[in-house]
Amino acid sequence: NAAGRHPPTVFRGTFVHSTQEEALVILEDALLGVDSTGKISFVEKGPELEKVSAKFGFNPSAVTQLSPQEFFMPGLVDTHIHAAQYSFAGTALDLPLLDWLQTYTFPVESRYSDLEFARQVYTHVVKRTLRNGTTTACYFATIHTDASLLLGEIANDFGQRALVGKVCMDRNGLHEHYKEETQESLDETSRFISELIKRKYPLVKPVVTPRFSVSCTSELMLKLAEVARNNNLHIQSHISENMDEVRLVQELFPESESYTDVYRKHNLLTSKTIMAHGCYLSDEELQIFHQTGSSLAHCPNSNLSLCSGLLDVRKVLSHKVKLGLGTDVAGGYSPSMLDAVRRTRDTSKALKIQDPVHQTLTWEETFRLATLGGSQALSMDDQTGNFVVGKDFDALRVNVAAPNGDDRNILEVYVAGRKVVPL
Ligand SMILES: Nc1nc2[nH]cnc2c(=O)[nH]1
Ligand SMILES: [Zn+2]
Repeated sequence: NAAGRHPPTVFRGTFVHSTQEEALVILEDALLGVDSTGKISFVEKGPELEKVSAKFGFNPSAVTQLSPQEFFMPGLVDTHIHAAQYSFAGTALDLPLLDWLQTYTFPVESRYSDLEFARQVYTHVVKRTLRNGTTTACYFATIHTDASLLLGEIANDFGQRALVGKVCMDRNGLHEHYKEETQESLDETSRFISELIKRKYPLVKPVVTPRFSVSCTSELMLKLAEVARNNNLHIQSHISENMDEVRLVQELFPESESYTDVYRKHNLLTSKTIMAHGCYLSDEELQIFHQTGSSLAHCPNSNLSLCSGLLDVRKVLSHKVKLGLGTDVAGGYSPSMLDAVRRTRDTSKALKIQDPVHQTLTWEETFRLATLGGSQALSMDDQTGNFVVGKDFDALRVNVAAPNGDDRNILEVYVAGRKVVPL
């Protein structure tokens, strides 16, 4: 009995997911078992129920049968979201990136020294994204260590898989009061990492988070890369989102050949690095992403809302660079990954309007980017992303008969086998 002492939880019905070979695989009348640790213990054929139940030691009458209008799909992976900016999501989208940061974002983020405010917003963003089907989220918090730890605690309490980053910035010409001293940023990052690891949350891990080259000195970036390497941690930041930002980085780092070269010279491009946006990366820069195994978070709502640019996902994929989708709340106004899926296709179609030979992304490919692609971009595809035996059961139970065509079609959400929606 491969499942151990406890019988597995078993679902029967339609399962839809992606593999490396096929963007969309539909398994009709399948049996999927989840063991007591939340891992998928088998994926078998429905008509073989008798044989499968004997092999895995469960009662055939205990199987949960989906209705014909229902299916399971893998949980959605939001590879880039600013939890702290949820408080103003849907507002303040009338300025380009650098002005937007200065006018709206930095003043709001400054408020997260207030743990009560942090608790309120972070509770709301975790509940909302789970409700919308985000089973894995890669979060930016703020520069405040204790509030960032609180975000980790809340994600753990509600059962979301998460990477949580305490933001690092030791220069800020746009808002003098919202920044740290270099040593302080390093010390607080170490405190954040050791404290979060000490809490042993099974699904919540720290990610080293230099905000972007504009707000970090060379010394800080070099030392954060060392911290990430010494602790084998993920790294996240922003790159090449907006043309003014690209020009500013070129001015700040005149010795570097490109924005990508800045991060490479500071050892921040690793196989566990995820960079948001990348709208203006050259072929040479994408080649560096491929060589280093670093990935991109495509945030189409944000790119459109802040008039930043249109990322050519087809070009990124042709360079064999890992890519996932992100909401980038609150540069993106929607916390829902279903919106990120739609904006990804809209952007691809806008590129086709500009250039009729452009090959638009199919909806099957976009579905894969939102699930398996995201898990690969976060180097978590050994744990999540599709329905493969041995991975955690991160899944959405969808009902197509619900009269909405949006998040309200999601009946249930599971993370590592635990039902987290409805609570
Ligand atoms: N969209 C976006 N881009 C950034 N670049 C640096 N910080 C940010 C941020 O908070 N949002
Ligand atoms: Zn961002």
